[in-house]
Amino acid sequence: MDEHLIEFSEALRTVAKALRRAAEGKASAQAEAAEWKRRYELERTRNIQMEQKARMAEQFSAEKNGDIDCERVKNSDNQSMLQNESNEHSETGCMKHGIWSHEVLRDRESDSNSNADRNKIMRKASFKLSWWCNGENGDQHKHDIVSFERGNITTAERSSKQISLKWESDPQTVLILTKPNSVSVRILCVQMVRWLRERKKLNVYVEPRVKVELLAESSNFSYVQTWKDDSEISHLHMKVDLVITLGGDGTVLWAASMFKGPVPPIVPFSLGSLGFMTPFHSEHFKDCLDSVLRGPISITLRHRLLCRVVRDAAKNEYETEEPFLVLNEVTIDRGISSYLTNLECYCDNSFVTCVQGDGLILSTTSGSTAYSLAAGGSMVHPQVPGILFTPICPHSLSFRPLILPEHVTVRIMVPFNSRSPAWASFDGKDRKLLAAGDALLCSMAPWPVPTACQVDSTNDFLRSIHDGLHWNLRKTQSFDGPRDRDL
Ligand SMILES: NC(=O)c1ccc[n+]([C@@H]2O[C@H](COP(=O)([O-])OP(=O)(O)OC[C@H]3O[C@@H](n4cnc5c(N)ncnc54)[C@H](O)[C@@H]3O)[C@@H](O)[C@H]2O)c1
Ligand SMILES: Nc1ncnc2c1ncn2[C@@H]1O[C@H](COP(=O)(O)OP(=O)(O)OP(=O)(O)O)[C@@H](O)[C@H]1O
Repeated sequence: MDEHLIEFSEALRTVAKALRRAAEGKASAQAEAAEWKRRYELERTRNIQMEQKARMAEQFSAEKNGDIDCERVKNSDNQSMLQNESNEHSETGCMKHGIWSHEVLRDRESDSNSNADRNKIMRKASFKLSWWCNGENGDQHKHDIVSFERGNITTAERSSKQISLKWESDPQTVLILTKPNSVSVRILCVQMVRWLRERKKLNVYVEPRVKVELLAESSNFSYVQTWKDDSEISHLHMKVDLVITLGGDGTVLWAASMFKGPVPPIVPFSLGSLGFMTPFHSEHFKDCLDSVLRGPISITLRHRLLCRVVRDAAKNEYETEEPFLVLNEVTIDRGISSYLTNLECYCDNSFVTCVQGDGLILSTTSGSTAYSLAAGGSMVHPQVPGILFTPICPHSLSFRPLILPEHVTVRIMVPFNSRSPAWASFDGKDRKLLAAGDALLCSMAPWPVPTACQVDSTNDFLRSIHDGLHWNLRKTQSFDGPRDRDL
């Protein structure tokens, strides 16, 4: 009997070995196929880029030969011709996606300048700035931020300044979102709903759970509106003028996650422990809401990341599951696996690195004070547009976190030779398994989350890192002791 058992278990072991070998063979074949697919895509993108460049060069030379002599101007006839033509050109708003330096070589003060000076200016070579964009007007703002002055490039602004919101008509409808299972939140919610309805004559929406709580408090709350199923949530942004959150940062994340497209302005009241995104104090809620409803108010436009999972079986990168919008970060980690994660990272079509460690965080600048901070990433002002690339416990001595520009698409792929799958989670929720060959694409979303400021974006950000993290708190050095002049 024992002999048979031994024989049987050996046979099983042989079968298991054969199966493992077959799986390894398949994985390496898949890895090779993926590598060829990647090379093919790179080649294709390169070709498209070259075609685009050639088209732009053609367009440039056609316009140059047809209308405009943008070369150095040698005599006054040419000078006036250039002047007229550049005028025309500037008025039509330059070219589609660029600015020519000769537009500004047209010298407004040339009449008053001496010939020598003029020749000096005209000796500068002409050049063109251009950029790629998808939409016709997509990069319109770049005309405003990049300018020329006599062929010199100047930037007026590099990111959005403090944004102010002024109501053009009075807000009518408010949505209140509350942290569950908190007595203080429930008490405040009752007071706030009453005040908004009785004093401000506003329509009030709450979540179904909260409506039940309010009705348990008093049947007078029957005017409070809610929704029956999730499909109605997708229409909320068309009905709601203002969202109020009562809780901590998690409640702001929750509020943002309810809006898969545009988000109404959010007024976050602090009823949590930290509150990086919740600058309003609940004790003064009437004064705060009075001033918000009156406007104007300063807001922070918090950028979000659009994350899409592309399965290995997908035919192309547009065949994705429902995308996620994150306000803090998307994390790709090893989940319950005890192996190192192995993640191949690309930025647009450039290979960035291979993460070998516990995982990787792709964070917004609002999320820079959350998980990314704990993993060693920098704290970044929330109005700075960018994607933070922060490894989690990388097994390497030289893996520093990166901050990538806002226009890139980051692609994280689980290679076929990875020992284990990876897990993606979105603002700490909704875990998704990424098997070998699956990828996560992440880019800046077009719908930011506007949150009302207590003072302004910068003041609120600095206050939150001082109060929330005691950032750089140190006893001030005493006055007595050695000084430079004593040396
Ligand atoms: N090691 C870590 O620091 C760690 C681990 C897991 C998740 N998190 C963070 O928790 C977030 C989810 O928050 P939650 O409230 O739903 O979960 P939670 O209740 O577990 O709270 C996590 C903590 O993160 C803080 N936090 C959230 N967003 C922040 C931000 N933008 N800036 C500074 N602090 C912030 C919250 O105030 C809270 O104290 C995730 O998006 C992630 O950033 C952090
Ligand atoms: N309306 C809601 N419905 C369901 N879950 C919610 C809601 N609001 C918040 N949450 C969840 O409750 C958890 C705690 O919320 P929140 O962070 O606001 O409170 P907190 O933990 O007390 O505050 P802090 O994070 O400042 O310590 C979060 O994970 C959040 O996703």
